[in-house]
Order: sequence, then structure tokens, then C-alpha cells
Amino acid sequence: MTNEGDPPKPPRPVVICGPSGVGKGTLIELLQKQFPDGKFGFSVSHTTRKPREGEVDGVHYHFSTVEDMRKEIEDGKFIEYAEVHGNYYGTSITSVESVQGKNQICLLDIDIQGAQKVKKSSLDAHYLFVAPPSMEELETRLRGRGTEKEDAIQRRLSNARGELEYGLGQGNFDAVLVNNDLDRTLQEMVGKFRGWFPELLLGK
Ligand SMILES: Nc1ncnc2c1ncn2[C@@H]1O[C@H](COP(=O)(O)OP(=O)(O)OP(=O)(O)O)[C@@H](O)[C@H]1O
Repeated sequence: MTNEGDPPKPPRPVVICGPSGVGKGTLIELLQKQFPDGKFGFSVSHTTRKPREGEVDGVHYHFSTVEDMRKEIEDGKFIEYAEVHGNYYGTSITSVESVQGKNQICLLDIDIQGAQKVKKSSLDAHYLFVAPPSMEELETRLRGRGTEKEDAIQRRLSNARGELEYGLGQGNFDAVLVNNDLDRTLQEMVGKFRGWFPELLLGK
């Protein structure tokens, strides 16, 4: 029950999942460019992996250490966390709250393990899965990005099979997009968002 004096309820967050290299980061960046007036905010995850070239602490990730993250996890500061490809990744309560506090649609770019935990949390989110047109194309993108060594690429590709199976499973996501042509996928994504947030995304 909401009373007149209550602050407005923030928009529901959107969890965006998909195998590494499928294009989640690229799509989120383009989405934010299409709506430059701050309709969307990005929940900045924590990670213990090393920053890639050009990645900025507090913008792309909060770069942390295994020791610090374990402590904060124990202290209950994370909505979800997971060990992926040998590193910890997690979403802190504060990072989502700081976006919601600005009344923005909070975007969470997280892996399947994380999404499953978010589903069990009190965060009432929409779930979007991004799939590659094929495993071959996913491999091409991962290699083309040039940010991982061979063993990391292999690990990501082998994880991708299980992720795809879950992502494409009946009822696991509210929407599934196949990221073939980037521009088209972006427009499909915008279409889904318009359906979920009609009043927020009017006329854009
Ligand atoms: N539709 C597309 N067609 C061709 N290349 C694409 C497309 N979408 C993204 N890419 C390219 O694929 C590579 C991987 O994209 P991106 O880094 O956004 O993936 P990601 O899903 O965010 O990966 P990670 O989970 O590892 O961060 C990038 O080099 C990007 O430019």
C-alpha cells in the first residue's frame, strides 16, 4: 500500500544476461547513448579481475581484491555474487540503490549464476537474455575483442554452452534477443524497454 507522502517507487531494474562476448556491454552503451537524458543508470559491479585497457574504477567496475570482497560478502553487502572464470563478481546493494535513488532504470549486466540469485532476492527485476547468432560467431567476437588469452577464451566458450541452454530455456527470461545485426538488436531491445516502461520512454 502506498501513501501520498511516500517517495515515488523507483522503476524496476533490468537484468541483462548472456555469454561473455555476446555484446551486452556494447548494447548497454548504445542504449545509454540513445537515451542521453539519464533514463538509464548502470549498476557498477564489483570484480576481482584486473582492469582491461581503458576500464575505469567506479565506472566500468569497482575493482577489488578477493580478501575485501569476501569480507563484504560476509557482511551481507551484496545482492548477488559469483565466482566466474576464476574471479569474483558481484552486485552490491549500494550500487543498485544509488541508481534507483536517481529514479533511473537500473541496468545490471550479470552472469546466469548472478541472475539466479537476483531472482531469489527482493529485487523485482525484468530479465533479458542476449544470445549469439551461433557459437562460431561468439568465438569470432571474443577473439576479435582481443582482451583475453587463449585459455580464458576457451573457458568462456565452454561456459557459454550451459549459459545458452539456460538462457533459451522456457520461462527463464522475460525476453530473449539474438544479437546478430547490432543496430537491429538495439532497436529490439528498445522495443522491450518501451513495453516495460511505457511512461518513462515516451517519444524517444
Ligand atoms: N551484433 C554484433 N555484431 C558484431 N560484433 C559485435 C556485435 N555486438 C558486439 N560485438 C563485438 O563483440 C565483442 C564483444 O562485445 P562485448 O564486449 O559488448 O560483450 P559482452 O557480452 O559485454 O562480454 P563480457 O561479458 O565478457 O563483458 C566486441 O568486440 C563488440 O564490438
